[in-house]
Amino acid sequence: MTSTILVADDDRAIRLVLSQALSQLGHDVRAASDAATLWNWIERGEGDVVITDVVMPDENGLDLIPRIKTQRPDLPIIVMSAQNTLLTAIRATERGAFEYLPKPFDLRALIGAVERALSQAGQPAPETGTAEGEVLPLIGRSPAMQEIYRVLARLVNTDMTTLIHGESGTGKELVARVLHDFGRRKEMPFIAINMAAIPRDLIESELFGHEKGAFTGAVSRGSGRFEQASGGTLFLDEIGDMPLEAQTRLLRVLQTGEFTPVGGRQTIKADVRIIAATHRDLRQMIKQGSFREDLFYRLNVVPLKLPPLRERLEDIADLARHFLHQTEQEGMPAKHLDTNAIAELKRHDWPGNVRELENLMRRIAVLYSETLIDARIITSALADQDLGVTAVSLPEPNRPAELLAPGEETLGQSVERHLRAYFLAHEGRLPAAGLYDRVLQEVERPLISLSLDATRGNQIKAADLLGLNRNTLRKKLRELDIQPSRGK
Ligand SMILES: Nc1ncnc2c1ncn2[C@@H]1O[C@H](COP(=O)(O)OP(=O)(O)OP(=O)(O)O)[C@@H](O)[C@H]1O
Repeated sequence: MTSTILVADDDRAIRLVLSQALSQLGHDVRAASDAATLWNWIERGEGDVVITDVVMPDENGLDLIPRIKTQRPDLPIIVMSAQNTLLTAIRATERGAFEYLPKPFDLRALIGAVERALSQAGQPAPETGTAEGEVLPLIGRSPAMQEIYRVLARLVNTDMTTLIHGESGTGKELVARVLHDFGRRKEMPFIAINMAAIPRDLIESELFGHEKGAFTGAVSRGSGRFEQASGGTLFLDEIGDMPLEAQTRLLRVLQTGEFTPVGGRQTIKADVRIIAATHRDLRQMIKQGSFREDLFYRLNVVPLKLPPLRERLEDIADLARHFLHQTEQEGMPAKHLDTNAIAELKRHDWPGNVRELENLMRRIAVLYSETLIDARIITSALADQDLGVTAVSLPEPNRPAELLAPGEETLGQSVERHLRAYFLAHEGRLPAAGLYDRVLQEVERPLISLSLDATRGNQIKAADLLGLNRNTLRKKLRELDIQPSRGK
């Protein structure tokens, strides 16, 4: 059966390409260069599918959607746009577009969308309605991010369990927040819990709560994150670090929709949307027996893979400007990046991903007085960062650390776990300035004091062990107020 496809785009080339491709498939194509013509056809009851651009000379295509929906609720609308932001994707979807395609689009993707639209025509789109903020929560227009926006726009108004995968600092938590803030649970709490930051034996009570007397120290009943997130979203960060017993319990909640507090008998209904995230290869962990396969499939209903920053270099300039602008809004003087600075940023490998870039821009805003940032400043700020990278930009947790502490964790991992919890406790705000020195002191104190213990208080031997000059060690002892006691 021949279907009629209505196309509206002020770009002649696009009208031509679409007309040719769709006519070849046997469709009848009518193409207009403005919204008014398209509207005329729709009012007259013509067309089986609409493909419309957003920015047209007479009207914004997004504003047309609600009118079309009122007049012809069953007519599927495919929106194409060069304004490739998350908000365009979300707005198109929330107003009832059948599909959103960022420009430039792959013709096959468009044809696929038309075919799906035709096969589903006549079925009303689900009711939607989300926030209309002007803020752009996610920055980046790379094809990889476009794909994320498309999936997010489809996901926001569902309760589907989502698993976000990506290296540290790629924006997993931010994406989880977007899903919450733009979804129908937005008025209810968003609760995040980081499995790597909580002692393993406390995870179950943190998640599900506990009854009084459930374990030593449980002096009263305590609510867990599932209860606190009720009606809202529960973000399970670093799900790969969840112990197997807790995984079994979580799986049961996902299967039954109910949970039982530790030491309790009564079940409680779990009304939460679950979003999980990990930087680990869960499939590999399944093979090794450290992650439950059945839980993986329950969580991985909709997978989202956030690309590392080095694979979307085209986003770096926008992100860097965005972070500089943020510091400006916090009262720092305005700064701009010149083209060489951007080129220099693109040369870096970004092991800490967007977080590393954010920290770099913040450091530049604070430490450099120049208004125009050039390549030299970038190089120097990146070099500073290499000296203190663990304090500000956290390394990938599974990167081999030099110092192996006995037990499961390397020293670097346990410090990182601690720092993560510390940052997490600030709930999106920044801790007080001077963090670098504070963190180093925290590490320095036990290092020096334990080295002195190991050498039975002998400062000469301790200095040798540490590889410090003896005077430097004495100075440190004074600064850190450590009392060396001989012959311990
Ligand atoms: N696309 C983006 N646009 C703007 N800011 C971003 C973007 N992606 C990440 N960020 C910022 O980068 C920082 C790190 O992001 P986030 O904490 O979400 O990463 P993550 O993947 O959860 O990291 P981790 O695995 O280490 O917990 C945050 O300050 C976040 O706001």
